[in-house]
Amino acid sequence: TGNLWGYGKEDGPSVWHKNYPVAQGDRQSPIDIVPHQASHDPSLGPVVLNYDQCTSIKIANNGHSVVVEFDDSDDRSVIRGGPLDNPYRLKQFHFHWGVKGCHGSEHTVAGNSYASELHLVHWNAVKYTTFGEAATAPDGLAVLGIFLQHHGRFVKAVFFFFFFFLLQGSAADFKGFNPKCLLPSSLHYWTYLGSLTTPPLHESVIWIVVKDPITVSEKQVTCLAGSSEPALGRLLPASGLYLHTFLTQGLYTRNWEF
Ligand SMILES: COc1ccc(C[C@@]2(O)NC(=S)NC2=O)c(OC)c1
Ligand SMILES: [Zn+2]
Repeated sequence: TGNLWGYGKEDGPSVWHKNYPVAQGDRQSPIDIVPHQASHDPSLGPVVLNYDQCTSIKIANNGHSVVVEFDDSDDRSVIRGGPLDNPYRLKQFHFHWGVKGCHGSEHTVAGNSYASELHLVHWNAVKYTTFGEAATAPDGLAVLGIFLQHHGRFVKAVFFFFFFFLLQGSAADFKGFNPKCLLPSSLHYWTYLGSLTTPPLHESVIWIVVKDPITVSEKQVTCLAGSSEPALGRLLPASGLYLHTFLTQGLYTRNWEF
């Protein structure tokens, strides 16, 4: 397929509309969220996540991001409430990060960006029979966006190390990872009707962007990096495991400080 699109000068967001005209649509994401211009909707209840029977399967690098895939053959892992009329099934999560500096998030808040942004992708299995069908329907997908705070240089290096050495198109086992540990304690959110943030840019996403970012402490990373040091040579096949450990240890202990 060649490089239909990318983030360079010749194939980046400013020219995506040439191959994907919907890029000039009226519900395109990401957006800049301006908190004091957001209107409060009292009819919106809390967002509820049931990830306990989490069903992660594998981690893969699809050339644009690192994706953790889930088994979405039933309603074991769903999101409900908030702006959603019924439960949406967890399909995958992936991260967005910038290649330079700590401004990799896609959404911005009052013009400010975060180091990276996690997208937990869910689909409306009540109304649609496949993810692909839901991905083209106006109420087909619900994506929970979580901001990740500025990483230190070291943290970022480890993130890159874990994420990027997964050679493109490769995949590693990544079972039993519960993404609930990737969430801040409060799920106060903004919500709006938007789109996929990369081609095909379908306008099929009910966005739920969580206000509070999560942070990663250098301490957590140091301990992990130290533990994986001797295993560096073996890291390739065990990548999923180490990333799993990294994400789980740091997150479960909740010693998020920065
Ligand atoms: C055909 O279905 C697709 C295609 C691409 C993505 C990925 C992405 O474009 N969408 C968001 S959200 N972030 C992204 O990078 C997708 O994710 C739900 C679904
Ligand atoms: Zn995304």
